[in-house]
Amino acid sequence: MLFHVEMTVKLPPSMPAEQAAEIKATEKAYSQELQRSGKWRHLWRVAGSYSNVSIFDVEDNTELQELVSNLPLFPYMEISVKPLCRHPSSVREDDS
Ligand SMILES: O=C(O)CC1=CCC(=O)O1
Repeated sequence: MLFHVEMTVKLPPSMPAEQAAEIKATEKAYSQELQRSGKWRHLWRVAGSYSNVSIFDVEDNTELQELVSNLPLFPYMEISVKPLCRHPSSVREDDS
């Protein structure tokens, strides 16, 4: 199942810079592992913001919840999820 996920990062201004850098580095490693596995298909920065738009390809809602809630930045993000299905006019056979 494909999901459109928008994440907006809201780190508390009081968080020490070293702690923020450590969480971001752990987040990067975790997200890159998921991207390589094919579960996190796309990761785009929303220009001009500290938000991303992502496409996840997972088994079901439960797997999405598990992956997203394990993100190191999860406690510091607002997240919205939209389920996707194939558009009948799409010319991309593999939905890439
Ligand atoms: O910077 C972000 O948008 C949050 C994030 C998701 C994956 C990652 O590496 O950073």
